[in-house]
Amino acid sequence: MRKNTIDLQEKLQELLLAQRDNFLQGKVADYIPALASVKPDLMGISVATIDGQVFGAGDYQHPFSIQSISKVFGLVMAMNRIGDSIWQRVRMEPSGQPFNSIIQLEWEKGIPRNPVINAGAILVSDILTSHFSASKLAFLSFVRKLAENDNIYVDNQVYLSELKHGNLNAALAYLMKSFGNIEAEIPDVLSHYFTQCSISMSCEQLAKSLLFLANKGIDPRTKETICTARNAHKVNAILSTSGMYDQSGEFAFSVGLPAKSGVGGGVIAIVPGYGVICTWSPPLNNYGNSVVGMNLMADITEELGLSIYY
Ligand SMILES: NC(=O)CC[C@H](N)C(=O)O
Repeated sequence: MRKNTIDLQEKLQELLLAQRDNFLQGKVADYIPALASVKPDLMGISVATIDGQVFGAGDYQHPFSIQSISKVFGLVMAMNRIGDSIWQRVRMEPSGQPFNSIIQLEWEKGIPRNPVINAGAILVSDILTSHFSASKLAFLSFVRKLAENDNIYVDNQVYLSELKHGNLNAALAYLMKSFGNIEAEIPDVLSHYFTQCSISMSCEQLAKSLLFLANKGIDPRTKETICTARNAHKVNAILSTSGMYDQSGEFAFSVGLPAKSGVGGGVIAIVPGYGVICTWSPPLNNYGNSVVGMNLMADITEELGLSIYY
C-alpha cells in the first residue's frame, strides 16, 4: 500500500541525511576530467507525481551530467520516429555485461543486446542522426519541452572531453558499422551520442520530464501524448531488465522499479501510475551506478511501498 504523500518532503530529508557519509563508499567517474572534478558529497533526491506535486531534498536543483539517463529520451524519440522496425537492429535482452562492453557485440554480429547499454544507445543515436535533419537540436528541444525549461543546456566541457576520450565508444560504433548496422557517418553518430550524454539537468527537472513514462505515455501536465502507451510500456520493461546494467537484477530485487543510471551519478526510477523519483550522488560502485542512489531508491520505495512487484 502506498502511504500518503503529505509527509514525503520530511521523509526525503530524513532518508538523505541517513546517507550523508555513504558517498565515501563510491568513486566519482574519472574517465574524463569534467566528471572527475565534481564534488563527491553533493546529493539530492526529487519525487514528481502525476497529480502535479514535486518534492525535493538536498541538492535536488543542482544540475549534473545526465550521461546515460539520456538514453531514455533517445529511445523514446527513435521509437516515435521509426516504430517497431527499431527492434530489427537492437534487441531487448539484458546484457549481463558492463555498459561499455564490446565482447558480446562481435559474437552477436553488431546487434546490441538492448538500447540502454552504450552500443545500443549509439545505435539509437544513428537512427536519430539519420532521421532528423538536426538531431542534436531536436534532442535538446525534446528534453526542454518535457522539463518545461528552455535553459537546459549541453555542457560543452563535458562534450569535448567525451569526444577526446571516446575511443571505446568509437570502437563500438565502427564494429556495428562493419556489420552494416550503422547508416550515418560515425563522427556524426558519436557527436550526437556525446551531445546527449553531456546535457546537464537537476533531479527535479529529470523527475518532471519523465512523468509521461509513469502515465502511459501522456504528459500529465499538458495532456500531450509523448509516446503511445505501448511504447511507454516497452521503455519501462527495458529499464526494468537493463537500466542498471549488470546490476539490474539486484536493483529489481532490492527496489523493484524500472530505472536508469548514468555515470554522472544520477538515477531515475519510474513508478507507473504514481510518478518519477530521481536521485543524484556522484560516487559510483563497480557497476557504474551511484552508491547513494542505489541506497536511496531502495529506502524510498520500501518506505512508500512503490515496488511494481508487490
Ligand atoms: N553509463 C554511462 O553513463 C555511460 C555514458 C558515458 N558517456 C559513456 O559513453 O561511456
